[in-house]
Amino acid sequence: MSNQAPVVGIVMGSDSDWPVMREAAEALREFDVPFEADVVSAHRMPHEMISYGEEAAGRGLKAVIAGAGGAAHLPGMLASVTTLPVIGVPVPLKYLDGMDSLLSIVQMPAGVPVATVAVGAARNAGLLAVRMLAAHDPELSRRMAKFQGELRDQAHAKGERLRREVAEGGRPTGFGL
Ligand SMILES: Nc1c(C(=O)O)ncn1[C@@H]1O[C@H](COP(=O)(O)O)[C@@H](O)[C@H]1O
Repeated sequence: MSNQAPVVGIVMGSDSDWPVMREAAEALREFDVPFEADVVSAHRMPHEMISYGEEAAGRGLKAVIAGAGGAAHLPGMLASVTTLPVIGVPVPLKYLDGMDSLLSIVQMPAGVPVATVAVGAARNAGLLAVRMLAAHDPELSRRMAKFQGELRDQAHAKGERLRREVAEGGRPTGFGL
């Protein structure tokens, strides 16, 4: 990644979320999008969390990716103090498989949206942030289109393999069948 100023903020309630949240960082790296990553907790450091949200746009960030587990209030609270789009990542913990976090993040009151991705889907959060930036960046948009083309090619290749294995009378492998 370059030394450019970050345009996406990745924050999480605890460093224990990083094994999940690093996937968002990886996606941003793939598209050379400068980002920052930090621990910001609504529950444990509420004043710092408010400052982070209030200052984010002024510091040049264009989107915030916020991940948290359990009673995941961080994404919603950030969304309430910034005009930036906030993408919430429900982080699964030992109990409840992330359902607690998912519902805490997705069930926002009217007027305060958080774009919630699937449980543990930090990579999609990163890709969504890239799309937001690409809306105003033709070069990034071109690279996103190329990435989507690769996904399509991979899906075609999977279909070809499945059809071939079925035609040969074998039991298709690698498809969870
Ligand atoms: N959900 C929140 C918030 C918050 O929403 O402000 N702050 C921390 N946490 C979550 O607590 C979990 C356990 O944290 P520890 O591993 O530090 O005990 C983490 O998944 C974190 O995101």
